[in-house]
Amino acid sequence: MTADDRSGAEPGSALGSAFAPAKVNLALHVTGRRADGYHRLDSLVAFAAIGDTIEAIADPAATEPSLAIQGPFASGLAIEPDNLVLRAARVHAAAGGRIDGLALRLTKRLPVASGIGGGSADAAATLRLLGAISPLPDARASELAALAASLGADVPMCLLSTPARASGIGEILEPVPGLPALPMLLVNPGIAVSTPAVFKRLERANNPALPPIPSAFADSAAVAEWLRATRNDLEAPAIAALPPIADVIARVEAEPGCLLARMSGSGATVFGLFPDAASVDRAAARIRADHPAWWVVSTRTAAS
Ligand SMILES: C[C@](O)(CO)[C@H](O)COP(=O)(O)OP(=O)(O)OC[C@H]1O[C@@H](n2ccc(N)nc2=O)[C@H](O)[C@@H]1O
Ligand SMILES: Nc1ncnc2c1ncn2[C@@H]1O[C@H](COP(=O)(O)OP(=O)(O)OP(=O)(O)O)[C@@H](O)[C@H]1O
Repeated sequence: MTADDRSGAEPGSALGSAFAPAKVNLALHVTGRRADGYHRLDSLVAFAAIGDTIEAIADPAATEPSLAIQGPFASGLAIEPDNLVLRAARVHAAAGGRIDGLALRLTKRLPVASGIGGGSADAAATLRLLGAISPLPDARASELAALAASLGADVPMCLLSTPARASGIGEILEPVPGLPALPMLLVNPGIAVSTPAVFKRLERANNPALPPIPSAFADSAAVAEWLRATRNDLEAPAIAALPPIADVIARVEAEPGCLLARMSGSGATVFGLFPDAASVDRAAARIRADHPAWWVVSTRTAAS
């Protein structure tokens, strides 16, 4: 359906939907600090098969979109104008797109403020969805990446949602062609972490860049081997703020078959790489049994 025939849509009918996959920082080096306080990063990111969903529903009388939130983590978010879904809709409108005649529905499956970019993924998915329903004028479409960056440092990478090396403050993106699908365990102990608070605790901002990324990897073991020469520089400051993160990393690392366990983003979600889906499933079942309050997901990241 295009913008022009939307006014004839049956109220409540589906106009489209977009998936907002979780972002995983496989490696995250902090390489400097800009004068404005933002940090320079060098990060390898991949995107998981688990994520939020944004749906657009016809609401012919609406002059601007309303937002409804459902799903397992809906209670973690208030419906307020600064929700990243609504902020993204306003950005779409500011770039010349239409946002009247529809309501938005977010299914929140990713824990809030958890280092896997849930809010950024939602913003990027909203921009993709609205761009499909009501395309931006050609002259403005090229501004989309800059507009996305205005919503958050992680939004441009989430707009791409394919394996990438991110530099600058996260907005300079280079596709990484050789990354295989990675069987992955995601574990969050149910503690939200504030990204600025973690950056504030960082002791050293000028760390070395990532080593060169190979053009191909045989399998997840090869990826894990390369990752061992890299770090997440935000892990130590996040653990200083929230010591239980270290226990989660140790718990995932102790699972049979775990190739590498590390925190993503500014935490507190920890990912574990495994050789195959069966070993991720077994690890997930054991950790769930021991820690029923933790969020434990068996998933995989998409290949390049
Ligand atoms: C840590 C990462 O998740 C890695 O992918 C991102 O850099 C954070 O991305 P994000 O959550 O979209 O971040 P923003 O909402 O833009 O910024 C939140 C806060 O984090 C800090 N921040 C963020 C990104 C960056 N490159 N340097 C920073 O110092 C700043 O204090 C900023 O005010
Ligand atoms: N749709 C949304 N989903 C999640 N958080 C949102 C949303 N809209 C606004 N926010 C706010 O954004 C903040 C950060 O949320 P987000 O889930 O993107 O963080 P994160 O997972 O730590 O991301 P990152 O990996 O970028 O550090 C939260 O404190 C939340 O209140």
